[in-house]
Amino acid sequence: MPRLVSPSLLAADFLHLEKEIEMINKSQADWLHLDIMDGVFVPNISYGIPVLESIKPLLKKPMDVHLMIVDPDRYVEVFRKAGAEILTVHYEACPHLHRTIQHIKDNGMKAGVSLNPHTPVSLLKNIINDVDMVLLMSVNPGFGGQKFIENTYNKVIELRKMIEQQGASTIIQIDGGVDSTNAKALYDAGADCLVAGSAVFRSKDPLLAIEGLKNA
Ligand SMILES: O=C(CO)[C@@H](O)[C@H](O)COP(=O)(O)O
Ligand SMILES: [Co+2]
Repeated sequence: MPRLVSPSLLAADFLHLEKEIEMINKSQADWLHLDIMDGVFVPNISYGIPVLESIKPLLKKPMDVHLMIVDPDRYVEVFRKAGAEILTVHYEACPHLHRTIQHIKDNGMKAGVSLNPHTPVSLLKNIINDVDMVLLMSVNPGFGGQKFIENTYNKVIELRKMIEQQGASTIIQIDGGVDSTNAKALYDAGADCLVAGSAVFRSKDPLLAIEGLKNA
């Protein structure tokens, strides 16, 4: 199983974004996680298209874009043009999830589906083979720096079982409150990719923090 790390830019120093991107390029990070929040689906507004467009020419790693917005279908082409390689939408925001996933794939991106902490993994059983990645939220979406929800381990184990039973190749990503204290247990439970904001960008040595998560 791959062990991927996707640092979340939400916790970065926005006054010195160029330096932060150079750090990511030098690091063992596999992707860069970009949190797009609309103030409607989640009670916070983050950053948007101009930030992604500014980063894209500098960044040497794939853009892993996490859409926390209502009606994400309207923005699939926009995020492809802004440089997204992986585009994740929320289950709770997509009444026609199968269509949305096809829409993302038709635009040449990997399609991810995210579940809020209260949304059961079992709801994905009829669509798991179509999904490139499932993002399990391990905090309530909207903010960085929150406490990891322990029930996430049960969800990882259940999802891993579903993926194996159906012979799918879906990647499991965990997002929220991930740090050096829970990274190994998450990989052991069956996670493939860890997102970490505060644990990377607020650390004294972000390069070492990324290395630590990668080799947990
Ligand atoms: O999607 C989100 C929050 O909604 C995340 O990607 C956070 O940005 C992770 O931040 P930390 O919990 O790692 O500080
Ligand atoms: Co995120």
